Amino acid sequence: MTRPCAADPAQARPRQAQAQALRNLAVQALLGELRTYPKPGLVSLVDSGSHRDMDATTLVRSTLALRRYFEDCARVGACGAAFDTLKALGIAAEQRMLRATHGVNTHRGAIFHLGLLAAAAGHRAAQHAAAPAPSLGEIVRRRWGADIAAQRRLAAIDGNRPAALDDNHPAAIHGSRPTAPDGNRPAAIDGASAAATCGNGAAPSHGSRASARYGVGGAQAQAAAGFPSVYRVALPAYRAALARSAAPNQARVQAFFALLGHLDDTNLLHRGGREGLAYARVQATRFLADGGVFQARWQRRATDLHLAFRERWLSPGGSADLLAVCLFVHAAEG
Ligand SMILES: CC(C)(COP(=O)(O)OP(=O)(O)OC[C@H]1O[C@@H](n2cnc3c(N)ncnc32)[C@H](O[C@H]2O[C@H](COP(=O)(O)OP(=O)(O)OP(=O)(O)O)[C@@H](O)[C@H]2O)[C@@H]1O)[C@@H](O)C(=O)NCCC(=O)NCCS
Ligand SMILES: Nc1ncnc2[nH]cnc12
Repeated sequence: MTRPCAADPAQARPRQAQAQALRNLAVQALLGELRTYPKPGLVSLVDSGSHRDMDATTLVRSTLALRRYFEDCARVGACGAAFDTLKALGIAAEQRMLRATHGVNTHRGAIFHLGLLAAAAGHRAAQHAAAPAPSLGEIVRRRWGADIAAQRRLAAIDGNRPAALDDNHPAAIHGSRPTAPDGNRPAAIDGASAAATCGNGAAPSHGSRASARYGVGGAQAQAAAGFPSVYRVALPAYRAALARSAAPNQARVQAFFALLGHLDDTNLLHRGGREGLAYARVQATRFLADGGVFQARWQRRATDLHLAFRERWLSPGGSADLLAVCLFVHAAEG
């Protein structure tokens, strides 16, 4: 059982140190994602990919503005925080991000994912110090999965009519809807029924619109299910590459391509529709099938793909966020 933090002052100092350590891991994960190159369509230290509104400086500013948020999540997670507490911190963090970036959405998905995982890590440190602990993703699923699913259902009730039911929508015209791959849609959440608002009256985000329109799970589905794409796809690719003595950037690129080949990335759907998502998946799958970062001239090939994504104005922001999640989980779980 979680003890109320106020009743346990002896724990205050170690918990603060723990929260600061987790904050640092979250910041390093975001900066590690930013440093990773080539990652098709995305911002890095080399260029801004398919973005006119942000560059590396914008992403660094955003990351620094989130430091306190990650620490707070870890701290309240150690005290058994409810989802509403995390959500309030998340909304405030989104506002800080927007102030730091002059209104550009740099890290909305990362705020959601890494906030939950920092809270899970805080909880794990407080509860499972000696025993074999569940994974951080499993803690997120068990503690907050139902609330995340409920938030998503609420959005469906509040929201606009899903565009997949709109007569003008391609899915209605062609009578088909893409199927989410295994692991990107938990049983508790039916992406197809999701509507395009946040459930709080806020304007629908690009991601939630795309989720509703194309019937895919998106960020909330990932989190509610305990991040299956990270545990089953990204982490194995990352760890296998490290074990084959890939350099850190090489291993991150391999994990990134594994995500790109698999994820229902709502940013790709928003920018490129179903064709954009399919194009990204096929290219990533071919890259990996040809040896990924272990093939000859892998950098040239990945850079060519980066340029091709730029030409098509595609930006896989969801894969970027989950790469950061992969780096965080790897560092925090050891
Ligand atoms: C509940 C929230 C998570 C809101 O989610 P939302 O309803 O917006 O929809 P999602 O598609 O689920 O995506 C949120 C962001 O997560 C990233 N993402 C996308 N696909 C996936 C996926 N399959 N799995 C995991 N994560 C995914 C993605 O974030 C990145 O892209 C962002 C850039 O996006 P955007 O500005 O829309 O796109 P651009 O192309 O750049 O725009 P233009 O240039 O064309 O104009 C960037 O931020 C990356 O992080 C998705 O965007 C959540 O917001 C939440 O709960 N927040 C906590 C606070 C809260 O509860 N608020 C109330 C909300 S209900
Ligand atoms: N490197 C990146 N480029 C574009 N959008 C992002 N969202 C999160 N990381 C990103």
